[in-house]
Amino acid sequence: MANPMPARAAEQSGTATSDAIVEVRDICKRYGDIEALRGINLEFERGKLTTLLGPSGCGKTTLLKIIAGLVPATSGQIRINGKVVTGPGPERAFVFQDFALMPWATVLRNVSFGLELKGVPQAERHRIAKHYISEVGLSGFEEKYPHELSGGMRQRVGIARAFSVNADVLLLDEPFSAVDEQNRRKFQEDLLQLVEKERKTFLFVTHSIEEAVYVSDRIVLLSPRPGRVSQIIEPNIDRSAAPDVIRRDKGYLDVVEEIWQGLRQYAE
Ligand SMILES: Nc1ncnc2c1ncn2[C@@H]1O[C@H](COP(=O)(O)OP(=O)(O)OP(=O)(O)O)[C@@H](O)[C@H]1O
Repeated sequence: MANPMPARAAEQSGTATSDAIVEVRDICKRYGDIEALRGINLEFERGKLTTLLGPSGCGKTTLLKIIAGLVPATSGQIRINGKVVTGPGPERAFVFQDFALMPWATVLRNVSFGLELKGVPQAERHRIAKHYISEVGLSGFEEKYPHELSGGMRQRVGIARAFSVNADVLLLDEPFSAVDEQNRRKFQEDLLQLVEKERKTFLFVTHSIEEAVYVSDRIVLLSPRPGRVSQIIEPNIDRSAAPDVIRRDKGYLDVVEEIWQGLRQYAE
C-alpha cells in the first residue's frame, strides 16, 4: 500500500518538479551566532502536502516563516508562483501553533478577519467564512468566542481562517500539537479531505512521524542544526483504504520505521 521511493530518486524529483508553486533556493539563516539553516533547496508542487520533519531546533519553523515572509533569510531566495518573496503576501496563509485567534472576536469575525483586512464587503465575507466554518465542522459555533471552544475547535477556526483568504499556499506549524490523540486523528482525516477538495499547497510541520507518513505526499527530513535537507521520502499511501487499515498496513509501517531509523542517528 505504501511504496516509498528510494531516497535518492525522490531527492532528484523533489528538486525538479515543473509545477512548483514554492521554490526555495539556497536558503541560509543565522540568528546572530546560531546557524539555523544551511543551503536549503526545495520545490513544493501545487496541490501537494509536504511535511518538514526533523530534530528539535533544526529550523523547521524558521523555514516555514521564511517562506511566509515573516522572517528574512540571511541569504538565498524564495519564489512563489515565480515571484521573489520580500514579505508576507495574500497567496500564503500561516496557521500558527497557538492559532493566533483574536480573543475578543467571535468565530465568524476571526474566520472572516483576513477578508475584512482586504476590504471584502461584510455580506460576502460572512458568506465565505460560514462556508469554511462548515467545512471544518464548526457550524453552529459562529457566534462563540475562542475561550468557549476546545483547543481542537480553536485549531479548526485557525484553519477555516486560512482557507477563507483563499491563499494558494497554507503553512501549518504543528497545527495538531495541542489536541488529544482522538481529535488529532480526526483532524488528519479532515486535513486530507481539504487537501483533496481544495487543491491547495500545504507545508506542514510536525514532530510525529506517524502523522507525517499518514498525511503527506512528501516528507522532507532535516538534519540537526544547521538544518539541511538530509532525505526526501514519498510515502505513496493508498488513501482509498480505511484509516485503520492504512495504519496497520505493512507498507505504511515500513515507511514510519525507515524515517525513524533516519532520525534515530540524530537522537543518539
Ligand atoms: N528569533 C530567534 N532568535 C534567535 N534564535 C532563534 C530564533 N528563532 C529560532 N532560533 C534558533 O534557531 C534554531 C531553529 O529554531 P526553529 O524554531 O526554527 O526550529 P524547529 O525545528 O522548528 O524547532 P522545534 O522542533 O523545537 O519547534 C534553534 O536553535 C532556535 O533556538
